[in-house]
Order: sequence, then structure tokens, then C-alpha cells
Amino acid sequence: MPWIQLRLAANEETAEKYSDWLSACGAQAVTFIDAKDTPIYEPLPGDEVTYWSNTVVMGLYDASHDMEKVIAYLHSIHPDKQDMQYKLEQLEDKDWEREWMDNFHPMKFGERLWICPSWREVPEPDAVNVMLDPGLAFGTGTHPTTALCLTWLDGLDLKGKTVVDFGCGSGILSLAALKLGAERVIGIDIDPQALQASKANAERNGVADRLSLYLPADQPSLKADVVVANILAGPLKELSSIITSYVKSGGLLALSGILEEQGEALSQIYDQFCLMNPITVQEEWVRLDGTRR
Ligand SMILES: C[S@@+](CC[C@H](N)C(=O)[O-])C[C@H]1O[C@@H](n2cnc3c(N)ncnc32)[C@H](O)[C@@H]1O
Repeated sequence: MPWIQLRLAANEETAEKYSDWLSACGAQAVTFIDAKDTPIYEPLPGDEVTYWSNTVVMGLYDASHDMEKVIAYLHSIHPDKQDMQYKLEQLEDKDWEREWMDNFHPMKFGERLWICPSWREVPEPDAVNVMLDPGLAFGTGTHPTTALCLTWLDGLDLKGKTVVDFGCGSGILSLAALKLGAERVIGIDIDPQALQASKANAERNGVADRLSLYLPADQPSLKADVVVANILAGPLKELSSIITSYVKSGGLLALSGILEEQGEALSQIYDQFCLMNPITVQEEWVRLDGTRR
């Protein structure tokens, strides 16, 4: 399959932030190069990385990805709006996925939950293990936005609960909820590839009979005990009344995909619908959560 690579000029201060932006816009992999073209592959969580003063952050997208939307979003948040230096290039197929797979290891979230690449050994067989192959969808657990939601889900008692996963991507949050005891999960995504990946992962984990998947146009009306939405701040703002309409009175809501500087304003919007808790921060990202009024 051909790929599109987006190269974005950065420096040691901005490299990590831009990498987060490219991941949040659906990059399958993000790498960094210096002027001498020496790559650093996406670091594992906790790894220290030193960036060069002239860094290029490169996001790899599949050829069908809507790059106009990505560029428009980057323009809207880039500090040098008029002078954002980027380049798009078409790449021939290479073993990109192999490189990415080598960097994906089992990760623990909260007290009980492990996300394990489906091709690796499970470190704790008695823990709550989600076996995952994200395929072309977003959601491995390596990104702070996903990690914030996984930790939140791990802290809930989900036994017998109905959960909505808005923007389900690889299905990672849906599967975590089901493995943590939820009775039923409804996953919604605008990207058909995400629904395919979620279905395949649900089958891999033996929970496909408890996961229903929908495109937004087909989404059912229902009231859930728990709703989690890891999409970007823009859609979370636009969709606030739709997303909160899924949460039953007294039910719980978590929102992610939000940069730290966007957290307070978005929390105020959701405060109309929910009693919001203090904001939780991880790296430059935040999670908002609360209880439906
Ligand atoms: C950041 S990923 C999150 C994936 C996964 N839930 C996770 O936590 O890693 C956001 C997902 O939301 C989907 N998405 C974006 N806008 C959406 C919308 N308006 N309605 C439903 N899904 C949306 C994207 O296609 C993408 O799969």
C-alpha cells in the first residue's frame, strides 16, 4: 500500500508537541530526523530523547487519509500560522509496519489492565489482558490521550455496565471496558477502517458478541452508564450535546484528545451537562471527566 509522509519543521522545543499533533491526526508512525537525516523512531513511554535544534517531525499516513483536513488542523494550532513549514510526499510501500511493530510492547494501565500487542507474550496471564493489533486505526495505548482513558476505565467498576466509546479507533477502549466487566459496548467512528480494526480486535479477544459498531450516521439513540470520547478538542466542542446525550443521569463521562491549553474552556462547555472533576494532565494532554447531571 502506498503511504503519504508529512514532514513538519520543528526544533528541540517543539518536536515532541508536533509529534503529538501528528499522532492525534491519525499518523500510523511518527519519526524524527535531524539535518543529517539520522532518524529516531518513536520513543517508548518513559524513554528520554534529545532532539536536535533543526528537527523534522515526520508523520506516516495511509494514502486514503484526508491530508487537507490534517493540514487545516495544523494551521489552526501552529504557533507560526503564516509560516508553518511542511512538505507532503508520497512513499512507496516499505516495511513501515514492521518497524512500528518492533516498538510496540505490552503496557500496564492502572491496577489491572494490560494492553498487549497480539504478536507478543502476555506478561501477567492473570491480569486483565487486551490483545491488540491496531491495524490502520489509531489506538495502541502509547499515546497519552489513550493512556488517560485506559487509566480512567481501570479505576471504574464496569460490571454489568453499558459503555459508549465515541471515536473507537482500534477499539482499544471498547475492549478494555469489556475485559474490565462491561456488559455491552457501543463503538462509534467516522472511519470505516477503525470499525474494521475494532471488530477484528473484538474477535481476537472473544468479546465480539458484546461490541456493536456504528458509523455516526447509523448510531442508535441510547443512554449508557459510561461514555468515553477520545477525539480532538474541536469535535468534542461541536458534539458536546450529542456526546452528553448518550450519558444517563448520574452516568460517567470522560473526554480526551485535548491539549492542556484547551482543557479549561472545554471543561466549562461540558459543565452545562455534567458535574466536572478537576482536570487530569499527562504530558501535554488532559482528560476531562465528570458525572451527568
Ligand atoms: C484519537 S483517535 C482515538 C482512538 C481510540 N479510542 C483511542 O483512545 O486510542 C480518534 C478517533 O476518533 C474518530 N473520530 C474523529 N472524529 C469523529 C467524529 N466526529 N465522530 C466519531 N468518530 C470520530 C477518528 O476516526 C479516530 O479513530
